Amino acid sequence: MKNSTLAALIAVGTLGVASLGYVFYFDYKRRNDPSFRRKLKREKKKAQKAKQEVEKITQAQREISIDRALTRALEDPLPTDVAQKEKMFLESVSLGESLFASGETKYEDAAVHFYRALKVYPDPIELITIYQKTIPGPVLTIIMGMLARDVKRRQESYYDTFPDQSMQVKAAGLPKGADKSDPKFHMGLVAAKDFAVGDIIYVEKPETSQLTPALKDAEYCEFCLKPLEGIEHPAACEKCSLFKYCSAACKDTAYDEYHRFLCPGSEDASTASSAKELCQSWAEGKELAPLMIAKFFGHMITTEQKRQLAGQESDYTLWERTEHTTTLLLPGKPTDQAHQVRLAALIGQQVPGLEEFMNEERYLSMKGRILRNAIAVRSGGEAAGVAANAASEDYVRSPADAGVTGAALYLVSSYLTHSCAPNAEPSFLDHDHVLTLKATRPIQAGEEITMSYIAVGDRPTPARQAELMEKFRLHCTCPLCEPVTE
Ligand SMILES: C[S@@+](CC[C@H](N)C(=O)[O-])C[C@H]1O[C@@H](n2cnc3c(N)ncnc32)[C@H](O)[C@@H]1O
Repeated sequence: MKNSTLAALIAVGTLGVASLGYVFYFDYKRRNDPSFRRKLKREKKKAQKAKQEVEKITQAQREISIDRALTRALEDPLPTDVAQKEKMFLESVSLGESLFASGETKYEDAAVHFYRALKVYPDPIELITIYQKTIPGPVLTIIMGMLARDVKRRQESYYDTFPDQSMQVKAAGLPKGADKSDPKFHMGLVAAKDFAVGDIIYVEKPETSQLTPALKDAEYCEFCLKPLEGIEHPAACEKCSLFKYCSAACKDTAYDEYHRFLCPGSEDASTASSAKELCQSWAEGKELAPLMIAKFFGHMITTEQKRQLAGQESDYTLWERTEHTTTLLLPGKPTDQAHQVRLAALIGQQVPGLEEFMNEERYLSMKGRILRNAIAVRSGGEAAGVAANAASEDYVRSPADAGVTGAALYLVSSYLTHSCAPNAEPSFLDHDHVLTLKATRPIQAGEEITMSYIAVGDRPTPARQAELMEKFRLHCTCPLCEPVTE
C-alpha cells in the first residue's frame, strides 16, 4: 500500500462527525450529482490504466469477481446512525488495509471492506480521491467496478418496487413487447387487477401543488387547495397574512415544508425579498412552475431530514424517484435564471451547501418535469368557471376545461398516458389536492390505464391533435387517433 488510507484521511482532517446538512448534501451528490458521475468516469479511466497491472485475471473473471464482491459488500445491512456509520467506516478501512497487505488472494476481500466504507462515508468524492492516492491499482479497479455495477443495479431494480403494490398498478414499457427503439415505446401504467366502471384504482398525494393564479384572491387553502367556504376555523400565516389554510395542520405542514423559507413576511430581509418576487411572479399569472419547484425542494429537504434524524434508509430518495419520470427539454429563459438564483439562495439558507445542488440544469429539468407531468386539481368551490391553465403560461394536463383550482405533481400519476378514449379519470373526492384515480370503463388486468390530458367531448381528431401538440408537444397515437389496422 502506497500510504495508509486512514493516515491520509486523518491528515486531511476529514474524520470529524459530519453535520446533518453535510451528510444530506453529499448523500445526494453520491447518488445524483452529474459532476460526481463525471468524476467517477475520470477516476474509472485512471483505474483502467491500472487494470493492466492485473494481467493474470481475465476480463470475465474480473466481472465475476466484481459482481461477487458487490453482493458480499451489500449482504449485511449498513448502519444508519451517524456514530455507527463512523465506527463501521474506521473498521472497514482498517480491515481493507490489512487484507490488502496479505497479498493478491485477498484483494477481493479488501475491496469488499473498502466499498462498505465508501457506502457510509458522507463525502464519497473525497474518499475516492483518497483511495486513488492510497490504494494500489488492482484493488481500486475492483472498487470502481463495484461502484459502476451498484449504480446500474439500482437503476434497473427501480420498477421492482415502484409503484407500491397498494396502488394496484404496475409501471411497464409499452406497447407490450416493444423495445426502446420502437417510436411508440413509452413507460405507462398497467392494471394489476380487473376494475369495473367507478372503481377506485388508487389514491395519491402530490409531491408539490399550487393554486392557479386566477384564484389568488379567492378563498382557498394554500397548502391543499381546498375551498375555505364552510370551513369553521381557517388559519393564516401571521407574518405575511397572504396565505390562508383550511386547518392548523395544513398551515403547520406548509410552514414545515416550505413556507418557512418562502414567506414574504419573513424577518430575514433577503428571504422576504426573494420570496416576494417568487410569489409575485405567480400572482401575476406568469408561471406555476417556480413556486411548485420551490415547494417541491422544501418537501424533499424536509422528507430527507426527517429520514436522517430517524436513522431510516430509503431505497430511493425523492429526487431519484422524480428523476425516473420524464422531462421536457427546455431552453432556459432569463426569468428561469432569475428564479433559479433566488431559489438556490433560499434553499442554501436552509441546508448549507444545497445552493450548489439547485443549479440551472436541475432547475430546468424540474421545470420540464412539472410541465410534462403535472395534473390539474379540480377541488371545487368558486373555481367552477375557471378554465384549465387560466392566466398561466404553464399548461396542465386536465380532462375538462373548467373548474380547475390548481396543479399538482404526482409520482405515480406522472406515468399516465393520454388517450382520447381514456379508461380512467382523476377526481378529488375530499375537495383537496389528493388525487383519486377512478375507472371510467371496465379495465382488465394487464391493460394500460389512460387519462385524457384535454377536454375531448365529441371534438374531431384534428382539433384534439392540434391542442395536444400545442400544449404538450405530443403527437397522439391513441387508438382513436391511430386506429390499429389488422
Ligand atoms: C406525463 S408523460 C406520460 C408518461 C409517459 N409515457 C412517459 O414516458 O413519461 C407524457 C408524455 O407521454 C407521451 N404520451 C402520452 N400520451 C401519449 C399519446 N396518446 N400518444 C403519444 N405519446 C403520448 C408524450 O411524450 C407525453 O409528453
